[in-house]
Amino acid sequence: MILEKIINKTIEDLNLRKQTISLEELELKIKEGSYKTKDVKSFLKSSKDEPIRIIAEVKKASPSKGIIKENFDPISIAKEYNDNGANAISVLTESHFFLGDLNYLKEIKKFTNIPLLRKDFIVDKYQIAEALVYGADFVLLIAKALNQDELNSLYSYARSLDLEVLVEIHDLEDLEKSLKCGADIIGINHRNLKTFEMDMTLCDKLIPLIPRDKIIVAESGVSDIEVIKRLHGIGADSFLIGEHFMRVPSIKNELLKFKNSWK
Ligand SMILES: O=P(O)(O)OC[C@@H](O)[C@@H](O)c1c[nH]c2ccccc12
Repeated sequence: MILEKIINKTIEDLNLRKQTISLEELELKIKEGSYKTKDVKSFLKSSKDEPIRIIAEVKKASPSKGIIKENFDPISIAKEYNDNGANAISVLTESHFFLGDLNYLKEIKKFTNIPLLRKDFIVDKYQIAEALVYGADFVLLIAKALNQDELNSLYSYARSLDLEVLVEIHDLEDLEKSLKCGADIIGINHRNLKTFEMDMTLCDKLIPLIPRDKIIVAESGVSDIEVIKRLHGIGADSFLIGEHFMRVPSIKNELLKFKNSWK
């Protein structure tokens, strides 16, 4: 199963990185440094002035699509996002299946003024401490990849470092887990990470079950202004979009079009 495969590889890599710098050393670095995170919720919550919020993803490849972008330049893509109204940037840092890199975070941090998401398969506190050190403002926790205790403990660890958390769900069981851990930002992933199947009706089923004070992010397979309008209409605040931006001739035009789609 692909999710398990990715997680096994993630743990293997993690153990190697821990030999270079330990969690204790990372935590010391955090204590002695100044790692200030942005107020992520204010960037992601729909408002009257700015109803549609976009989390734009820097994404070279994926296990379901293979290489999405040849001549991938994460820096210039992130600049284009930052300069043209994206509300946050999702940086894939998983290196084997998505061809991401933790160093992209550090580089992108240097010139952006919107929050950065470390998008990875987080199963260990170590990755959360790393996220902060490399410049993330929030991290992804995937409910499907964690049991309740793991989710709770990773969630509170991230919060203790002032990192915000996007908890990703795909069904009712995940939703219950996310609410139990106290998530304020809930991402509904249209893509099933075990089968890669897409279900663009998932928000219709799950949003009515989510308390109104939560921030809702619609994730994956979003490429169409009509879909954005519809999902915004039923309560989605933010849209996490990767592949579509990687394939269009002008990211700027697409961002403008999507952000103004409510008008
Ligand atoms: O490229 P898309 O279909 O617009 O999807 C972006 C994002 O939702 C997707 O990359 C994603 C959502 N959840 C994940 C978890 C791990 C890796 C990747 C993801």
